[in-house]
This record gives sequence, structure tokens and C-alpha cells, in this order.
Amino acid sequence: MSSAHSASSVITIEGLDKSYGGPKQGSLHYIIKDVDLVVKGGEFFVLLGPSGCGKSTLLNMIAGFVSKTAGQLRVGNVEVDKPGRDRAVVFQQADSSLFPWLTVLQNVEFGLKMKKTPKEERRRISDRFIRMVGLSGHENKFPRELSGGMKQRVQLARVLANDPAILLMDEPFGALDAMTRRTMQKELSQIWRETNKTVIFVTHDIQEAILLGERIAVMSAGPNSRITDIYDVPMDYPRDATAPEFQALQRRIQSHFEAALEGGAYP
Ligand SMILES: Nc1ncnc2c1ncn2[C@@H]1O[C@H](COP(=O)(O)OP(=O)(O)OP(=O)(O)O)[C@@H](O)[C@H]1O
Repeated sequence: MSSAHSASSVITIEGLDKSYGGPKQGSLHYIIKDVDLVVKGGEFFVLLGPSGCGKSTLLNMIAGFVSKTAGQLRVGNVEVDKPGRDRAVVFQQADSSLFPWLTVLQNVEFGLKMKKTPKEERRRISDRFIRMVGLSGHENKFPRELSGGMKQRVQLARVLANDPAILLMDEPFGALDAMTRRTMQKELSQIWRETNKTVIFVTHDIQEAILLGERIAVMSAGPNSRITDIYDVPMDYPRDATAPEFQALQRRIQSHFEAALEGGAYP
């Protein structure tokens, strides 16, 4: 089952470039070059590409953390030039985003407190998302008392409590062991279906991309990285990685990667 998409596109990217350096430092060095992309409201969209191709750079541009060099990047009708409450990022390392001196509950409540949400409502919202990510009973623990997977759950609950329309996820399960990773993938997929958020999920793991995404954009190796292909994944959730159609798509994307790496560049 897929979430009901709103008709409008949420994120529209046209001719987007990002370069570092400039005439003073020598020639311009483009990380990403000429990226076009439209992401629909409520969609689970995966950005897949080899290490260092510029996935995080693109995600951080959508987040408003990294400025563009040229092109257009709109969320709704608004050109992105700074972070906004409509977008929230879940990072690979929860440690850099959680406050170590606050408990699980206090971390999840933090954004709501900043917004001056009344105490009872704050508690109700936090309880809901703590339950949703499977952390009931751990509310009073500190981050140092949690496993890596639990910390990622806190990060996710905190982001969800702030109710952004768009979740930007930068290899959020990349540092977890394989079993925890599978569990988190299943849970995220279910949460996405329950909340109908727009998700942009960065990974270099093809299986993870197919387990989660409704569409998968493949980025070329950098520099001058761009989106070379977009795959539709017309399979119901939850997905079975052993199903023949799953494995056929995995092989297709895999051979795309191998051809690209052998050839030194993507087609
Ligand atoms: N501030 C910066 N100044 C110069 N180069 C940068 C800067 N930030 C990133 N880069 C370069 O941009 C390229 C893309 O980096 P990015 O982190 O976006 O890739 P990625 O695809 O997310 O990689 P990974 O999967 O390994 O996390 C890299 O070559 C990186 O060195």
C-alpha cells in the first residue's frame, strides 16, 4: 500500500549547481551539476549514489544549510535560501544531534518547548512519537544509556514531534548493525505510511533503497554529479527482499552501478 500523495509537487529543482572554489582558488569545482528533480507531496523518495557523489550536499541544499551556486530549488512556491520548520534533517550520527544532558523525553520535547507548546500537549505529542518509535519505558534515560539504534529512534521521534512536512534523512541507519538496521527500516516505512510525510532518504545501499523508496534517483559519481536515472518501485509495502521482482530490480540497479564504476563515469 502506498501513501496518498497530495497532487502538488513539494520540491522542485531545476538546473541546480553547487561548486566550491572560484577564480581566486583556481578553477571552479562542481560537486553537483545540472540537477533536475521533482518530488511529490507524501512521496518516499530515495537518493542513491556512490560515496562522495554529492548526496549529502544535495540534501543539505534542500534543508537550506548549503547555498546553491546556480539554478532553482523551491519548496512549494518558495525559493529555499535558509532552513525552515517545514523541513527537518535526521543525521547518520544521532550523537551530534541529541542533547546529552537531556533525557529521551526532554530531547523529544525540545522543539515543542521552543515553540511554547503548552505542557500537557507537549507531553501528549511526545508520548505518541516515543511510542511510535518503540521507546516507551525509556523516557527518563539519557543518550549515553542508549544503544545506537535507540539513539536514532530518539532522533526520529524528536523530528516527528516537530511535525515537519518534509523529512530529510541522511543515511540515518548507516552506522547501525545489520539487524537493527532492518528493524529500523521496517519501522520507518510504517511510520511514513502512518504520517504521510514527504521523505527524502539518502543511501548508498541498493537494497535499502528498494525496501523503502517509491522512487529511486541514481546519482552519478562526482565531480559534476547529476541524476542519471529515476527508477519507479511498483511493489507493495512491506517489501520482501527475497521476492523475484525485488531481486530483479536490485540486479538492474547493481549493473548500472558496476558499469558506471568500470567505465569511470556514469552514462
Ligand atoms: N565545504 C566543502 N568544501 C569543499 N568540498 C566539499 C565541501 N563539502 C563537501 N565537499 C565535497 O563534495 C563532495 C560530495 O560530498 P557529499 O558529502 O555531498 O557526498 P556523499 O555522496 O553524501 O558522500 P558519502 O556517501 O560518502 O557520505 C565530496 O568530494 C566532498 O569532499
